[in-house]
Amino acid sequence: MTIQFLKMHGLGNDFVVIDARNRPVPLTATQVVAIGDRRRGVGFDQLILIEPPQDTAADIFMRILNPDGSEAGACGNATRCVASLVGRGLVRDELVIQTISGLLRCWLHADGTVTVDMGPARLDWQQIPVAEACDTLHLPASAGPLSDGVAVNMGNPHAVHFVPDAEDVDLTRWGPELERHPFFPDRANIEVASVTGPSSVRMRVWERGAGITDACGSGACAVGVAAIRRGLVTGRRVCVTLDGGVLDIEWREDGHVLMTGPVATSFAGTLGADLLGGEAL
Ligand SMILES: N[C@@H](CCC[C@H](N)C(=O)O)C(=O)O
Repeated sequence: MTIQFLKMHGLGNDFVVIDARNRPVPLTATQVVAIGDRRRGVGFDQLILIEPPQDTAADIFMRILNPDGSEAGACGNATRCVASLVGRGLVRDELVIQTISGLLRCWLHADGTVTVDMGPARLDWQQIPVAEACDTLHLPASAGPLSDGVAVNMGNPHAVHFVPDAEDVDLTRWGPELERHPFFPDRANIEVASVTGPSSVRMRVWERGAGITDACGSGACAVGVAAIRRGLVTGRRVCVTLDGGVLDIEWREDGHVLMTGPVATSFAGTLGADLLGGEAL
């Protein structure tokens, strides 16, 4: 059996998107890892399964899988891509996407960009989660030059580290060590960020289960929230520059985080039996 997919990306954060609304696609972790192989498979930062929603308030359910086969609770860039894809078939310009972390409201704009309400930033230590009670504005866990992080859960765990120059940090060296630090029982996405203006921040990311990526939407939300919590920017709106481009982040007074940015479709393809290990789906 073969599986049709679309390759999409948000700021170079790339996704294999499979529409499983009419036919279940029960991929094993081994198959996910094989599809994610950038030489022998397709390659992706996340594999996205669009499934029927369990919640009647939602238009679709979105499952998020990392290239190491693990499942994630949030993916901001993929949420924009999926909203734009599913939204093409609707007359309205607003839709609701269900994830394992909750319902996300999305708005499609005339210029092709999409805004997602990523839900409330969760800031208590149990919500991140971290291993022991602490002030999530000053984390005790460190690795090399990365210390004094700010933890934010955006449906997935993030640890943001403000540094003088985000370009200078060897993320390949320190990212994996902090991702798997015992202080983060569910592992964590690791961000480095430097303030570049009164309401702008440059960030780079080591994604849990994926490694360095060009962009991370939930990471940009976490960086925006962390910068506001630390008083490093003015107001509640932050322009976040990632390797792949710019996201507009707003942390509303009610705690919800809005993220706006572009989406793109690269190509359509078919996953064949060789790649899927000959397993029937
Ligand atoms: N690329 C994403 C985040 C994907 C999930 C992350 N790797 C995790 O395991 O939490 C985004 O745009 O938010």
